[in-house]
Amino acid sequence: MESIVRARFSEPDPVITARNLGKTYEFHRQPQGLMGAIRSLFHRELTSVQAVHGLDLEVRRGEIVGLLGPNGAGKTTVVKMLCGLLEPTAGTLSVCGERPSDRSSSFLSRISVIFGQKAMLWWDVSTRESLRIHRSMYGIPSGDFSEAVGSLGELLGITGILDTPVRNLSLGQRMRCELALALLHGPTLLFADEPTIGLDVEAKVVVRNLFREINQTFGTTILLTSHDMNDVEALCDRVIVINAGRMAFDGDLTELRAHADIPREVVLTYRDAPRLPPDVLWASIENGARSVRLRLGNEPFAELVQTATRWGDLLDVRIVEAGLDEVMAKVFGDRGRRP
Ligand SMILES: Nc1ncnc2c1ncn2[C@@H]1O[C@H](COP(=O)(O)OP(=O)(O)OP(=O)(O)O)[C@@H](O)[C@H]1O
Repeated sequence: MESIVRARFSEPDPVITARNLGKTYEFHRQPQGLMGAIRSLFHRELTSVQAVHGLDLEVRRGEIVGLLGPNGAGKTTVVKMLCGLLEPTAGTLSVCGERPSDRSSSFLSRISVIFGQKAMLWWDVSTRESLRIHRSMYGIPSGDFSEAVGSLGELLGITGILDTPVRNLSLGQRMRCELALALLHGPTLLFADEPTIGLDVEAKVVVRNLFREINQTFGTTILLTSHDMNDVEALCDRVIVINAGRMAFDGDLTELRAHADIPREVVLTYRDAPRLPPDVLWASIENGARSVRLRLGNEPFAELVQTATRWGDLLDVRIVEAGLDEVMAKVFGDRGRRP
């Protein structure tokens, strides 16, 4: 893998640059009823959907970026343009220094895509066989291939299952083998689309840790699309939120929380039940009567703690951030839904 890792650091930075990116789909509307079908033989109605509008984005080398948005926001369309599967209808796009839609062999050898919902491994053969087929597709020399299979086998913990037919693997094992296939040719940029979908909680944690390790070990840039906010929270340094085809937010999770403007809460734990003054407007009592949960207002935090010490023997103060699911629900609201 040595040569692959070295090559990665020669990638342009930013790895992805999009300016005013747009995609409009055009298609013929399916007419309703028999008369409609007959009419469509003579006249077909062309309809268009503007899936992505004026999107500017940059992803820097080695980042893990989450691409988020509600259903129909345009995430898949963006990813397909970045991989070169779809040609943009507006704007300019550079990925790994190339125009993705040219699908040059040097471009294809530097990217990879992993889908949680779609297997890339051949179902009836072993992972090792799928890796061999990939090896010939990418023209990987035999020495590099053996070295890569050895290191990926160890990193992903799949050495013992490389010769098992894929159909006999559990979903969690299959995902690890899918990762080996996606990484075999040493991509510098990995697109991961819902990589933990359908996995149990334990397997999700394993897959998340593997993504983190791949990023740290090989410096691979990762663009993650996921509806699982735990994936995003565990992995992403930065999130890009698109809504109805437009950029809605670009920043880190702390900024996203601030953008959602959901009041933070504080949990105060006392040795015994505290004596709350009647003017405490919002408090929920937890843990018997020893913990009090308050919504943080605009008052300085130090002042609140000082006041809280007067209510009883204060043992602990803990700030509670809103969950990312709650944040996203607030950011999207109904505005996120397409008509
Ligand atoms: N091939 C297509 N032809 C016509 N319209 C399409 C096509 N693919 C997507 N669209 C439309 O483009 C818009 C964006 O779809 P896209 O699949 O990119 O969203 P998404 O954010 O990936 O959604 P989801 O989270 O549900 O997968 C939607 O209105 C969708 O109906």
